[in-house]
Order: sequence, then C-alpha cells, then structure tokens
Amino acid sequence: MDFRLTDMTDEEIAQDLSVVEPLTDSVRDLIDAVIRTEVDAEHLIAAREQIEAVVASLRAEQKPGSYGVPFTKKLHGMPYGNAAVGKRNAIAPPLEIEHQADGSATSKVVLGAAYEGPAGLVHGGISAMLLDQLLGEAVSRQHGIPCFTGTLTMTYLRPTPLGALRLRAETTGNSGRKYFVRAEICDADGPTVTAEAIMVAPANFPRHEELQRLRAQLAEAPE
Ligand SMILES: CCCCCCCC/C=C\CCCCCCCC(=O)SCCNC(=O)CCNC(=O)[C@H](O)C(C)(C)COP(=O)(O)OP(=O)(O)OC[C@H]1O[C@@H](n2cnc3c(N)ncnc32)[C@H](O)[C@@H]1OP(=O)(O)O
Repeated sequence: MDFRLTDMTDEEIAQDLSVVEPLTDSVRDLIDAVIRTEVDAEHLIAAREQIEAVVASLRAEQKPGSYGVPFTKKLHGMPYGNAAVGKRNAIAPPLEIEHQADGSATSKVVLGAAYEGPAGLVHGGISAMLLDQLLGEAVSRQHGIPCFTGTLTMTYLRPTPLGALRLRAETTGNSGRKYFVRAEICDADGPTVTAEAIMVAPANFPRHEELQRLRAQLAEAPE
C-alpha cells in the first residue's frame, strides 16, 4: 500500500480544495448538461471546441498516473481521485460520509441523470460502488485500518429512483483480519438495496494502536 505523505500543510490543503472543489462541481454540472442538453448541432460543436481548449490548458501540467492516496502529516488520507468520494473527481457524486458515535457511517446523496441505469432509476453498479465505499469507510474508520473489499453481496430489493437517497453502513463483527459489514440504500419509502461484505485488513498494515501512537507523535511535531 502507498504510504506517501504530502508535503502540503493543512492550510495549503484547505486552500487547494477551496479552488479545486468548485472546479470539480463545474465539471459535474458539465456532465449533467451534456446528457440533458437539447441545443442544436452547431452549439454542440462549439461546446466541444471550448471543452477541448480547457482540457489542453489543464494538460499543461499533469501528475503521472492516477492521483493516488497521499496522507497528510496527521495521517489523514486524501483520496481526491476516488470514484465515489474524490474531491477532484467529477464522476463521484460526491458521497459525503458522516461517522456516527455508534460506529456506523451514513450519507445523504442526490443522484442525477449521470447515474442512470434503467430509465429514471439508479444504475446497479453505482449502488454497489457507493455502498462499497461506505462499507469500507465504516470499517476502516472504526478499526483504524484501511480494508480491502474481499466479498461484496448486493441484494436489489426494488428499483432505486434517481434523486435524494440515504445510505448507512455498519460493522457487524470480525474474525482476525476479516470484518463483516452490512449496508443499505433508502429512498423516501425505505430500503431499496442492501449489501453485505467481508472486508479484509491487509496483513502488513500497522495495527490501530501503532497508528494512534504515530498520530500522537505527528501531532506534537512542528509542521
Ligand atoms: C494511515 C491511516 C489510515 C487509518 C484510517 C483510515 C480511515 C479511512 C480510510 C480509508 C477507507 C478505505 C475505504 C475503501 C473503500 C473501497 C474498498 C474497495 O473497493 S477495495 C478494492 C476492491 N478490492 C480489492 O481490490 C481486493 C483484492 N483482493 C486482495 O487484495 C486480497 O485478496 C485481500 C486483501 C482481500 C485478501 O488477501 P490476503 O492475502 O490478506 O488474504 P489471506 O491472507 O489469504 O486471508 C486472510 C483472511 O481473509 C479471508 N479472505 C481472503 N480473501 C477473501 C475474499 N476475497 N473474500 C472473503 N474473505 C477473504 C481468508 O479466508 C482469511 O480468512 P481466515 O483468517 O482464514 O478466516
């Protein structure tokens, strides 16, 4: 696993996000606009040319490969390219996850036209992706270890409408490095999808206590 620490201070990270997040929101808006636009071909061609010019300007300086998950000096992950939660990724809804006192992870999300599978309904793969992320974050946060999805079992109870949804995930138990987790997506009428997963903690990752010790050391160290 990649343990690269960023050189950025917390202030620099906040400054970067204050510029980048509105850009990502604009790209998200662009995706929705392209799907739903009814302008004529001439306007579509002009739009494509403008977008190509923007892409060329962004390509002037690029990171090689993917964004990765650098860590702050306080060992908080920065998964900004992540497909479900990435703050630089317009494909991510983004899922904003809250960690509750009981160890569960919850999220409220509004899924628009970009997440459609059957007409007017959420694509089943998108439901799986969002629950996979939520399950992973619930177990990882609760136990202080980033876990990989070993097995993910989805049950689609009834169609999930596009629009406002609530998600919840909780750990139900563990056995060694295996963590058992379940989650659901609800619309206004209750659950539409449930998931059960076995998340596996990598063998070579420092244990929770070790991470707490490292975090405490880093909190005392000057920036
Ligand atoms: C720095 C500080 C950070 C701290 C706090 C962090 C806060 C939050 C941060 C971050 C949140 C992250 C959120 C992520 C969310 C997204 C998750 C994804 O989508 S992950 C991508 C998709 N998944 C893969 O690509 C996995 C691919 N597979 C593998 O890498 C391996 O197969 C892996 C890790 C799953 C298992 O490999 P092995 O070598 O460790 O496994 P062996 O040693 O053989 O088995 C260990 C135990 O696990 C079971 N096991 C192994 N594979 C299994 C599987 N596929 N399903 C179920 N059980 C499995 C085995 O039966 C064994 O159990 P027995 O001890 O015998 O009881």
